[in-house]
Amino acid sequence: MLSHYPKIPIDPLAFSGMTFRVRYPKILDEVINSNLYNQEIRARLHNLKSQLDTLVVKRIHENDPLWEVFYADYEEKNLNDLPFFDAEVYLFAYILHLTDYDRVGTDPFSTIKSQDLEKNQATFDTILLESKDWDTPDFVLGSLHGNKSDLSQLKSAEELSIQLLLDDRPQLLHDFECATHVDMILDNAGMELFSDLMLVNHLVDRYGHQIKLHIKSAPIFVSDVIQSDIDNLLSLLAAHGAKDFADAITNKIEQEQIIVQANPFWTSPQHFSQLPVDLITPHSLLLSKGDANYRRFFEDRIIPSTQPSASLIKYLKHPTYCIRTLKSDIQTGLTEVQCITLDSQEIDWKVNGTRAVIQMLH
Ligand SMILES: O=P(O)(O)OC[C@@]1(O)O[C@H](CO)[C@@H](O)[C@@H]1O
Repeated sequence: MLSHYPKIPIDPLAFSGMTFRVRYPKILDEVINSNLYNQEIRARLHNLKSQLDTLVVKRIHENDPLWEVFYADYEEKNLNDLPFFDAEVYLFAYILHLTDYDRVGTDPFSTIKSQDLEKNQATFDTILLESKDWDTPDFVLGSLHGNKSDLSQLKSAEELSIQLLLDDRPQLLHDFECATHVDMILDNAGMELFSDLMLVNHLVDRYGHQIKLHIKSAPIFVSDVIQSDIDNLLSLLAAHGAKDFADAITNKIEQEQIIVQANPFWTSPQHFSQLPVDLITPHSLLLSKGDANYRRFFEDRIIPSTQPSASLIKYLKHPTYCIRTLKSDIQTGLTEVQCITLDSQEIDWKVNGTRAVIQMLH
């Protein structure tokens, strides 16, 4: 039972504490310096940055069922005293509130995202060329590698090499053969979105799958995909030597072989155990990208890495695979020997982005 495990807190000595002490002030600086906002909004963001460790939760969502339990539990509490995941989701919602996102519609992270797109332009072409010889396992691996590029992390993705701790691709390939529908919970824009679109383009061509891509309805975790990220990527690809690929995706979207769906669930503090019944296509194979989605399967709780996932995700209705680089303090399904070895190799193996899994949860 998931509820037997406590939720990961913001611990000053752990990754969570470092995130609020180091990563979020840096991210706020980037937003402030991105010239998107007038002086008044920049001053609000400065204020937020200087008060991150004393911020008190105020109600910024009215009559929103996705947030009711959150406010019932945490209204008027210090953000630092919330579980890590809840605090992060609120912080991003609060940034949107301060920048008046609902009225103005400016993505606070759009400058960071567009700089990243430009930087990757040449790499997109190279990967498309290389992928001419790829088969399904390569596209899955490509999608995993895309998750290394996370604009909210401090390290440069190119420097990282990756060690696969769990590789359930044989079962995944079997499930691809049987599936008619695939739902993919997307994670980051830029390189990761590109690699995910390559995968789903292949799935439609090779298996005739109908794909549903789940995106965020508003910006969160800096680089998570919103609709404009898909539009911007496809425009860039079409304008710079990858028109065929961009057209292939656009055609599949027009013919509803690929459906893009945004839902506010994904920017709420809710977890997969609270997934609305009609959100995922019935009988679909579920692919989940990235770290934050992985945390959501396990309600971001403190779980031993040797704990098998099966007993914890009994609520899942779909065969589910996580394609994920480890970037936070949670991993399930490893052997004891693996954990001992990893602990002896690097103290921060769970968060330093150098390990990954392609893990079947169901
Ligand atoms: O989901 P992603 O993009 O792979 O990673 C999101 C992330 O960068 O943000 C969270 C911590 O702030 C962690 O879940 C993870 O480190």
